Amino acid sequence: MTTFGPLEPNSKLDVENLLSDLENYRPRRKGWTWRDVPAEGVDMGPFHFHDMSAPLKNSIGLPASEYFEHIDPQPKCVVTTEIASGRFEDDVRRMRMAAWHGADHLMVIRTTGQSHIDGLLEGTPEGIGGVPITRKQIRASRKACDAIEDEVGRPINFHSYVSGVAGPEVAVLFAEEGINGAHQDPQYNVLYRNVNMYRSYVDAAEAKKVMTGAQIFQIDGAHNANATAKAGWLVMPELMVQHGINTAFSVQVGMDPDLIGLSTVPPNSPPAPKLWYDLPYALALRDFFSDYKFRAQQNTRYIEASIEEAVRTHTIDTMISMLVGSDIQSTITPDEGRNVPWHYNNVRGLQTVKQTWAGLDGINELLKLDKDGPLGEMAHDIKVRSVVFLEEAIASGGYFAAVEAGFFVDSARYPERIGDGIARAGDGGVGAGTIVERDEDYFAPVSSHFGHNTIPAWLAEKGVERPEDAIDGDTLSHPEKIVYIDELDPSDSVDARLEKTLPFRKGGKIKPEVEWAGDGVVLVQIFVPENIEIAEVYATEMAAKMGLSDAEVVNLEPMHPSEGTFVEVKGKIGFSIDRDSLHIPEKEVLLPEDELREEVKARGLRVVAGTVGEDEHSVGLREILDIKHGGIEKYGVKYDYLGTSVPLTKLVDAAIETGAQAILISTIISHNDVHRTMMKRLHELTVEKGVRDKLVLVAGGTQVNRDMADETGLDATFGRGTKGIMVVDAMVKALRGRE
Ligand SMILES: Cc1ncc(COP(=O)(O)O)c(/C=N/CCC[C@H](N)C(=O)O)c1O
Repeated sequence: MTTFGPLEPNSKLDVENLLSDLENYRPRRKGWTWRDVPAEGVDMGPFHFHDMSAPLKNSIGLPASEYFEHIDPQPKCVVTTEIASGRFEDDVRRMRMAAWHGADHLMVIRTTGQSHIDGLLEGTPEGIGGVPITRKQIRASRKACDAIEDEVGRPINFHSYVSGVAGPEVAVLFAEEGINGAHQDPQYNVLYRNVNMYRSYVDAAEAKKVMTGAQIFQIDGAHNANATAKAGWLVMPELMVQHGINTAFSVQVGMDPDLIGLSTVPPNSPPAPKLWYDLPYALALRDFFSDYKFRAQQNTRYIEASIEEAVRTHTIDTMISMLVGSDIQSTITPDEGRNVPWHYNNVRGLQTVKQTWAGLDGINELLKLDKDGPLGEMAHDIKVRSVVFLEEAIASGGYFAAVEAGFFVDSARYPERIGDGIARAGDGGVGAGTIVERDEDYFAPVSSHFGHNTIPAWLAEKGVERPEDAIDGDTLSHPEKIVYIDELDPSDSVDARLEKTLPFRKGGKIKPEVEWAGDGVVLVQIFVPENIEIAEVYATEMAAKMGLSDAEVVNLEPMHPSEGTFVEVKGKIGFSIDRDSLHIPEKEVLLPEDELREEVKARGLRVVAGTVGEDEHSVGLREILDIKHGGIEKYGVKYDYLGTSVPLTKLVDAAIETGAQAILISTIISHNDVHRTMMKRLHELTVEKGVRDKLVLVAGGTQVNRDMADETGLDATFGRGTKGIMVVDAMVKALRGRE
């Protein structure tokens, strides 16, 4: 068996290496893994957390984690991200990024319409809106996940979808290849893919049996009703019924309740009073289905093109998940409302969950839901409506009759009815009339098979006890029996695609990307002081003039009907830059804060500071000095500030009088290079006064950069974005350098 990895954080995932010898790849385990959640909570940095799981070995924390010893608390629930750019070879890199940002459940959406393909796809053709789920794609992805889980230090659940006319075959493929989770809900076939209802349930029984054998965690499809109904928030009673139908059917087939996940979608979104719908629904669901697992979704129904709006809604969704308890928290990328998700938006979705979970950690220790008030009444109301809905469906002749009567996905709030439900004919849909009754003596030499499977007497006499023993085991117990088929179409294959993207992956050619190597897509955000119609046309024109091809406005938000519009326009750049042609400045590694503070104190570090020449700018220097925004005062440095337009001689004299060890000058004006002149003059002046070796000389300004120190004879020079700690670090290092 081939091994891939270990992955090195400073080396990119080598896709060609990943793809080698897939024929002999075997999944390292079968079945679902939950997070390791210490009962006593988790201590990280200066804090104690209540709702967290064990930390990762490698990860990237939230941007603000730098202020908190870089802690990266991990929610106690499994966290999902959905990835499927159409090219699995690019998705595996995004999976690695997602895992570093806290995902341990990677759902790969299938290519559009794969539900209608009545067999298994082979090879790795490029997908649309998702990837073609094939054996080769699964092996490459699972093999990548093996190495990625070792790199971050936590198991990863790899997930796909069992639906459509090839459902059972797909389930067997998943069981053979170690898929860890899958959507499986026959109602999805019936309502959204118009697969014949009887065929769908027969197939679902088989698929669920196979999934159970491989301990694949199941997610149902109730969320689709919310996404499909005209008023998603009105179909809550139906959502409960749909959960009930799939759950009861799964139990009938023999699924383990711990592997039955209800896909709880938050039905509403702002500007609606979201909590008055989502919270009672979430509570009602947990009351009715307490024996099962909950996979909390985030709202995907009311996401528009605004990334920020989606993030705010998903923050509320995550808070609700915490209030009522969720075993899995799925993330919906905030850009799902405007484009096929991009790399960094998967990460943004994950950050929303991590930030909310950390920010609201232990919320149930501090807040209690008042179930005696309207919340309890509304939850009860949803439960009553859902029971009546189910009773009426039964009274109408049962599930299939109810589907034919258009019971499902009717946008009204049951029992009101609009009549826009999705009706399906029992003898219609894809696969109608394709069910063949099994004979009494039906026998198939396979395991995990639903329904009667009679071992023939002549085999039983030979000691065959399990059907698969008749052939010395099937592919589920003997993976060496799996027939691995590589690419069928050399032109539409991963090798053909990798050839094209090689320059941008291994050739040192840099291009930005959002989903595929070298796709060159960039996003420009602008404010156009015109109304929305003019702004949209202007933005496309502007992008073209910037040299962006395929420019497309992806978001328009009016700031005022006539004063102006916020516009986001995406487009492609046509050039790449050689990595070797870039001059990468040495990264200044700052001394640890505590060490700086101790040394400043030990030296009694004192400075004089001022804006020099005819320059009245004071803000920048004050930011560097004052404690408020992390100025040098925060690290114990004492300073005498001489104000603005200070003569250099006055600064030098003041430093001598006060016994300061350093002079800090700010020089913003740069006409005729006056800033360079002032810096050089400061150095010369201290030399003339014979105090150069006693004083550290530092300059800063908007037109100043780090390289100017050598040129002007100063010890350190700083430009935009400088922080106080950087100046303290430079002074301490300069003083050390003189000992
Ligand atoms: C119950 C079920 N079966 C099959 C499929 C996939 O079916 P096809 O291969 O596209 O025909 C789906 C898809 N759901 C939408 C995306 C997942 C969503 N964003 C989620 O997080 O749950 C499904 O819900």
